Amino acid sequence: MTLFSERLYQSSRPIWERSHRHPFLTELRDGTLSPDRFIYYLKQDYVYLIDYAKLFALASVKSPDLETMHKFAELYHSTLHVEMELHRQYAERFGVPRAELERTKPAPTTIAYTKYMLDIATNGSLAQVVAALLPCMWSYREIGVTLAAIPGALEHPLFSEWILMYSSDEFGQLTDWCIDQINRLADGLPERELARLEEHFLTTSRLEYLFWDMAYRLEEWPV
Ligand SMILES: Cc1ncc(CO)c(N)n1
Repeated sequence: MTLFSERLYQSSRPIWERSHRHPFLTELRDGTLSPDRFIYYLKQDYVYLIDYAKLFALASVKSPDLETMHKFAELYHSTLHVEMELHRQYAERFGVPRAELERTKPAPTTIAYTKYMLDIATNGSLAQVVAALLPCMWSYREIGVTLAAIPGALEHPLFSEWILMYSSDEFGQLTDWCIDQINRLADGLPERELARLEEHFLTTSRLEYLFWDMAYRLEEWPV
């Protein structure tokens, strides 16, 4: 029997491939991404992560046992203290005050992405929450590991810390744990429910793509 995560991985491939080829990431890889676009991304990602962290808190509450509760609490903590610390340090380097980071007004795509996931986390099962939050971690690990393997990428004066974070063993292990969770939670579910999980995974994979695109376009409300 193939693992459910393998099914998710295969069905989202065309979307993830488009993200890998997006100019935001190819220019980040080549070191030519304009600082404007990176700062825009950092600010939107900061407010994105505030909501994303809440998914782990809600997943912790929905956990069936103490060990799972602990692990989601660890993910909650590391999002707030490790991942968001990276953003705070980058902001400092770019002269963006911490208060300004936190006050960032979410752009339309940020709202669509975070509120979609929070709706699932409020109303759905633990399996649904994990299916929705997984493309975020899993695609970033894939991007981080791919970029870290490119000669010179880790010497880049601006982007090396970003690549290091998402290619790190620590981030990779947390990602693997979440992949393992979706396989456990999907085990024995009827096809109707599996299809629903897959739909959430595909939707947030598309929202990941849109997030890169939003930052590249410096998205603003049109009116
Ligand atoms: C939009 C987005 N997706 C994934 C991650 C990785 O946690 C992130 N920081 N931001």
